[in-house]
Amino acid sequence: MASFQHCFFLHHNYPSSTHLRMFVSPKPSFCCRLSSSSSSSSATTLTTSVDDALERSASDRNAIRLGLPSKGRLGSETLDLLKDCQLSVMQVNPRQYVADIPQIPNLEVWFQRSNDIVRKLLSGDLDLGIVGLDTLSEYGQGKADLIIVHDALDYGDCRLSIAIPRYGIFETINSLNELAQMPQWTAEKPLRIATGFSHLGPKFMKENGFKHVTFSTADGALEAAPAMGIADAIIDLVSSGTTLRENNLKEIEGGIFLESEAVLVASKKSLIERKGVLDTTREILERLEAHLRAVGQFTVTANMRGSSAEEVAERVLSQPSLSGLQGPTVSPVFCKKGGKVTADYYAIVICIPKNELYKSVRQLRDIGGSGVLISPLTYIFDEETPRWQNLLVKLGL
Ligand SMILES: Nc1ncnc2c1ncn2[C@@H]1O[C@H](COP(=O)(O)OP(=O)(O)OP(=O)(O)O)[C@@H](O)[C@H]1O
Ligand SMILES: O=P(O)(O)OC[C@H]1O[C@H](OP(=O)(O)OP(=O)(O)O)[C@H](O)[C@@H]1O
Ligand SMILES: [Mg+2]
Repeated sequence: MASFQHCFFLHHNYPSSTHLRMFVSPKPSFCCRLSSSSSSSSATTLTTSVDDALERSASDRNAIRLGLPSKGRLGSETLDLLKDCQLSVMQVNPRQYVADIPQIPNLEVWFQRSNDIVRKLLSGDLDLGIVGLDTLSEYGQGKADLIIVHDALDYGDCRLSIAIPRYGIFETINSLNELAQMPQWTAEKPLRIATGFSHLGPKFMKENGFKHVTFSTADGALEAAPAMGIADAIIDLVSSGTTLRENNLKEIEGGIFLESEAVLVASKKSLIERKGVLDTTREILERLEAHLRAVGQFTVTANMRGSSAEEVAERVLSQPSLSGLQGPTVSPVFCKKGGKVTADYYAIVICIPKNELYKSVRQLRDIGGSGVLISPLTYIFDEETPRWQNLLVKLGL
């Protein structure tokens, strides 16, 4: 493998100052404002929680700490997901960085920038966190103490990719190989890449045999760097591809090196050593898994005339879209006729994927279904949660 030369950084923004702000106590006027608000009961809890945390920062803490992204697209989607899992985060004011999840009593939520969540998991100041896989890989750098508990939270989808201009010397370049082979890159005039991924970027280029390459970094709007003449290429996150297109840049074959979405991550040390962390992790994981399984599924209930439960079940199962997760539940609907209790009708309950809903309702009607009721599902709990078993294996338990 060719050696990796000319790798340096023009600027590094570590450490961030956000952690300094974290322990600033609320202004006295803040408490007055809270007590006059309509949500004074939860406000009291939260104010107490800041005080508790400040007290505890001097001594050893007992509470379990979950780090959540404090802003940006992951911030709001994380809160939405937790709410959908019946784990609403009670945050009185967006500038207050500590919050509670009342469903889980001994849990503190701390809002932090994503990169600081990873750093604080490593330093033992957080036990659990939700971040993008890209941030985890960049700042966690494969450290064994960071364990991914849930790897697919189904939001924050993007990819880490190299992009080059569509114009000039790059017009005919369409793959990483072609880029590496361009005669332009020499020790005196290396390929200049702008990236916020100061660890993953150089690693990827080295693994792909680029000899003459330098890196610079910026905190955002990297797509401007080639047109400004600051860089030849960029390594950045891409989702819809709009920002690249609008800046006259293109992705190339072999240039995607990480597919990312939001993940739940834990400190292995905390899971093993800190009391209650494993149980809390299990609860959060089970709720997340059960909720994400339920997303896009509906419960459908309908009445159907029939001679027996078996006969009704047979009719339902004859339709390809009506077999549900584990076949239909069929129960007799009793009524009194001439002083005798009989069951002419049966209630059927099935789970149907959202995208098959209309087709399924038509099939139900075709076999005599009536009074069709449809409700969204909150959770589908399986007997086994595979991710929990995986976690126990990773912990050697
Ligand atoms: N365009 C995108 N579409 C979907 N997810 C994205 C996109 N860009 C980033 N992400 C994901 O969201 C995470 C947070 O990105 P976001 O841009 O919201 O915050 P940030 O980069 O930490 O802050 P900022 O860009 O404001 O400095 C990223 O680590 C990544 O996992
Ligand atoms: O493929 P797209 O859907 O266009 O999204 C990609 C853009 O989104 C992110 O930037 P962000 O919006 O976070 O702005 P930033 O550059 O200031 O971080 C990322 O850094 C890209 O620039
Ligand atoms: Mg961003």
